[in-house]
Amino acid sequence: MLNVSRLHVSYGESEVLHGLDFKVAPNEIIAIMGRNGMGKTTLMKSLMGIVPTKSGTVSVGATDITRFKSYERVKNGVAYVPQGRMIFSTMTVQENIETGLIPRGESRVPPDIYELFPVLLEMKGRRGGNLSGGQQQQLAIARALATAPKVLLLDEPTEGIQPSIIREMARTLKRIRDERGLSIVVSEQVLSFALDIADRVLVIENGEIVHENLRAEVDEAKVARFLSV
Ligand SMILES: Nc1ncnc2c1ncn2[C@@H]1O[C@H](COP(=O)(O)OP(=O)(O)OP(=O)(O)O)[C@@H](O)[C@H]1O
Repeated sequence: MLNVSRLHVSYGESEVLHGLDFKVAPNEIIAIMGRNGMGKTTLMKSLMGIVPTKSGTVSVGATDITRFKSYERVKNGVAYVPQGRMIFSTMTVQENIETGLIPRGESRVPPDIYELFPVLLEMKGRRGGNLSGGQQQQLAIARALATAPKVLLLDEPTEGIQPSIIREMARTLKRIRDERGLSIVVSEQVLSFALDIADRVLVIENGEIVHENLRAEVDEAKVARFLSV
């Protein structure tokens, strides 16, 4: 579904991603792991068209989206849950989700979104800024799902979230994969969460993929070494 080939990304003269290659199948979750500053957020932003691609290609299904602007990527099935969630704090929960419906020309929040996140239905009239961190994370995922994506990108979704909510998020993401057949890319530093949800684990270091394994074959100690400072 998502196909990234020889992706190079730079900020001005300084190249940060040095030719990444990976594919994500429908119904697959991959975790991109790496320490701070290794390029995870840059990868997410470049897949979303927020940071320009220097060279290489990104495609979704048969469509090459490398030169697409962010809104065109959304229309072609890419959705993004940014680091820090970035929900609209003065808008209500429902209004936040509705922003995800705009690209499709829809106005009604599909009931299956509230079914995935019942707490958001209870709180649909509350301002986003008044939600807890875990609820805001659910809202950011709901808003992304409202665009009816084929590919869902999540940048460090566990950051600032308490352990019990992290386990619930893992269950929900696996349910989303299974029920909707999505390709999900999660950037992460928390190994236990990545091992819980991922079908495949990739490690990024200094803008290159230095390690890759199927979940069943992951050498936990080896991946942990990549993550330790
Ligand atoms: N706007 C920018 N301009 C210049 N350099 C940047 C910019 N944003 C990030 N970088 C650099 O790119 C490299 C990768 O940063 P990036 O934020 O992608 O890493 P990360 O793995 O997501 O880290 P974190 O976990 O802290 O978000 C770092 O060296 C960083 O300093």
